[in-house]
Amino acid sequence: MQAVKNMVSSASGPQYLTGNKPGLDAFIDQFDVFLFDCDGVLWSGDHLFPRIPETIRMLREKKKQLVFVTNNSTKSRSDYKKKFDSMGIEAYEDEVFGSSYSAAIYISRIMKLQAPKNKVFVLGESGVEQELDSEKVPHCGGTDPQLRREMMPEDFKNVANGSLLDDDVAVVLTGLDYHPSYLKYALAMAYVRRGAKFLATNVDSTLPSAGSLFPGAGSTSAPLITATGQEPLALGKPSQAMMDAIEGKFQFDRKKACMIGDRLNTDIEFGIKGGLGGTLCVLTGVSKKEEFLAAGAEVVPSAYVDQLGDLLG
Ligand SMILES: O=C(O)[C@H](O)[C@H](O)COP(=O)(O)O
Ligand SMILES: [Mg+2]
Repeated sequence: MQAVKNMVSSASGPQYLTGNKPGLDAFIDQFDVFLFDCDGVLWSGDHLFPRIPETIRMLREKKKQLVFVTNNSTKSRSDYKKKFDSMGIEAYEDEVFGSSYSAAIYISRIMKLQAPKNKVFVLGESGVEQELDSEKVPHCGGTDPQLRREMMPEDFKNVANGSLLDDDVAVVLTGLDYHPSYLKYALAMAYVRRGAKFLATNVDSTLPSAGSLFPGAGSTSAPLITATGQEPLALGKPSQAMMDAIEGKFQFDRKKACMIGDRLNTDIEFGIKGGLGGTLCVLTGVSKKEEFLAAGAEVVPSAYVDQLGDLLG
């Protein structure tokens, strides 16, 4: 990761807003648009944090534009709509912009691969496959049950002689994968060595869930990075390709927009690099306040709260 010195949102240091109603109202009133991270902000896995539906409703009543910007590629936009509904959060499929969608539109609208050499080998879950389908990008690997098995002696031969490989594969795309296997890594490595473009939905090292931390997308793609000696092009936060795509889709003034997140090196860096008017760090996920309150901290948000529900005052 490129080290950038002192990416600070505000000269006077981050404002602590929990319990400060006038400060909260003044902060919220500065912005017309809120970009919301999901894991570690709205929920931790299936655990919904306190007063989230009420907070979202409050912002909607203030006529704020809301966009849900998650790096979690295991779910598609329609999967997220179902999760929002199951948690009583008023949110719409069209407001979701995930890293799997970001990757799918990068491949279909930027790379513009020509058939037949336009297939993607996926190391990830169905969210990636669904978003590739939404952009009519052919794919293989991913949730294919045939790849969730032991590596057999003949597999080494068949990967090496190419009989197990698909000649139409032009891209290898990694995301958070709950079903990694040696066979999948072997196939992905063979494709990258044949010249396939190595992309990642995101490279977050950890996943906040059930109030704890688990291996993230970066951890499940790490074996391929080590094996190939290549770093993937990551299309999730803090990638500015994703910010440009979001601005293009939702049409907003960046100076009137605020990024809310729990992770400094994805969410807050994304907002600051994107030139947004503000960033808010929520302390219910990955990053701890000591990280950005420390002298010389690299990434510092404009403000922070203990939990998102504190925006209600
Ligand atoms: O490993 C991952 O993919 C990330 O931890 C997870 O996706 C984070 O999701 P977000 O906080 O961006 O919603
Ligand atoms: Mg998060």
